[in-house]
Amino acid sequence: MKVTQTKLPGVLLLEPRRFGDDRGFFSESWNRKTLSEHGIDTDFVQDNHSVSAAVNTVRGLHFQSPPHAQAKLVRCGRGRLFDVAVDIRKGSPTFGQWVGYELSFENGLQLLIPEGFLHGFATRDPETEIIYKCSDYYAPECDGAVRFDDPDLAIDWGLSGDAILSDKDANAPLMAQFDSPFTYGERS
Ligand SMILES: Cc1cn([C@H]2C[C@H](O)[C@@H](COP(=O)(O)OP(=O)(O)O[C@H]3O[C@H](C)C(=O)[C@H](O)[C@H]3O)O2)c(=O)[nH]c1=O
Repeated sequence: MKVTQTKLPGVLLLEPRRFGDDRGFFSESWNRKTLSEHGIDTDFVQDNHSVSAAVNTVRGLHFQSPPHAQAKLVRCGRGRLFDVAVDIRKGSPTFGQWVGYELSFENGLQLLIPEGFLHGFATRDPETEIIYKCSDYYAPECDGAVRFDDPDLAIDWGLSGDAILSDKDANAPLMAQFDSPFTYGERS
């Protein structure tokens, strides 16, 4: 397992080992002990899985507020996507900053996103599948969103056309209208 720090402390890029042979490959997509050896002891309780049929589908930017904030471990099961994390912890030195990485079936990369961050992705292939572990259960009453194209965030999604959005995402607030429930240095 290769673990790379990103410019947002706490957001990590992981590359599990792949064992290739004539049949294809084998990889441990998640191993608690392996992650713990890298200092990652997030307790995941729910796996999510979605497929987006069209290219340029954007899901996000989402979060769950405390007491059901979620850390996520994201991977791409099929196709390609651009995965984004945004720091929304008030008082954080990197508040409002984002990182994005292309995760694909081919590259096998994973993104670890702590609590206190927005998460979203844009698909780059048809029928792209995302699979991600969450550190708390779905709590719709704590569900929140920020516009993916917020001008203050200025995320470069690498879209090749208009974004395909859910109604929720199309009507999400901008950062300027949003009071984050997260504070840097506080357990959420
Ligand atoms: C997130 C979630 C949703 N649902 C139900 C609720 C809706 O009836 C349906 C679709 O939900 P939604 O449109 O919120 O799905 P996405 O737009 O893919 O949202 C996700 O996209 C971004 C990328 C995320 O990181 C979050 O996990 C999540 O917000 O699934 C559940 O039953 N359990 C869940 O954990």
